[in-house]
Amino acid sequence: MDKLNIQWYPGHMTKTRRMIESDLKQVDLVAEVIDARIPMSSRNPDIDELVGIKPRLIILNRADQADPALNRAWGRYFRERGYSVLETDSKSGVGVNQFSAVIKTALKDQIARWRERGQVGRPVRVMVVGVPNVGKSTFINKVAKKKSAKAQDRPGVTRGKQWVSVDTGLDLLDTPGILWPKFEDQEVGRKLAFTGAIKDEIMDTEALACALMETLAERYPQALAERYHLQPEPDTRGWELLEAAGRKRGFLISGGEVDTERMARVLLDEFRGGKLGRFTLEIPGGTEQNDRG
Ligand SMILES: Nc1nc2c(ncn2[C@@H]2O[C@H](COP(=O)(O)OP(=O)(O)OP(=O)(O)O)[C@@H](O)[C@H]2O)c(=O)[nH]1
Repeated sequence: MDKLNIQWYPGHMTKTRRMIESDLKQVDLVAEVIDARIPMSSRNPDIDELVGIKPRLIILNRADQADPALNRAWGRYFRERGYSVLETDSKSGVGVNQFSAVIKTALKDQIARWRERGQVGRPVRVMVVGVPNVGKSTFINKVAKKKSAKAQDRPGVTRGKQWVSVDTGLDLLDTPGILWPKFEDQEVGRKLAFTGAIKDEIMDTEALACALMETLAERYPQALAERYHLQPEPDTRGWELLEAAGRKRGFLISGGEVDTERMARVLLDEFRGGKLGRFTLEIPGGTEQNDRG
């Protein structure tokens, strides 16, 4: 796949970085929304350095689309590294109502210290960050809608920013920090593309679908068997699988050739739409080059 020309110019990154750095001074905790299907590839490579020592919450969003056993494994992985963790399905709202409680537990020592200093009732301030397409807006909307009351007129640093009281004692900075994923790594780019985080128009859909076929054949062969009646061997190429699936679906063009482009679009749609099942493409502590840490 050689068409991953995603545009996050250095200038754009610098601006975002500066904005987040300045907002950080105003918050007590940073909540980082990630895609549970690709927990490493959907993280910003510079986030740890950016956030520094601020307490962190990892929101494993799209948990409904990911492998349940691996959701638990990733939860353990992040907890062991000092993060608080919340599993959510922001679309339906499952897990979202735990947000406030999890944050208050994470900051309980801090809150106790505020109380000792007489700062009773000081709200906890939270900034939500994430790379595009992890479901950040859906998450924030779900959280904010629950007990949506615009906080008192206390503007953020930049025009347009607002503090939103989402719960008693919890304020959210409602302009989320939009981070950049690690585009220069082809493997990361491919996973972001599988999940739909990178627009298909800028990619070779068939090449992407072939790569997805190979990934599924390796990790989740039963899904290919159930959905497309394929029995991949260890060395079956993605292209052969795509062609075989297209033939089984009856996607033929003149001369009996398989319309692989159509099958490629169907595979990507069905994968993203959850028709093939729930998948997690990265394993915590795995040997994959992208499982940093
Ligand atoms: N199944 C499922 N779908 C979700 C979840 N969260 C978000 N979505 C869907 O994913 C799509 C993208 O969600 P957004 O909230 O726009 O993602 P975002 O991270 O804000 O993306 P940008 O606006 O590009 O930054 C929407 O169609 C949501 O309904 C989830 O937890 N589960």
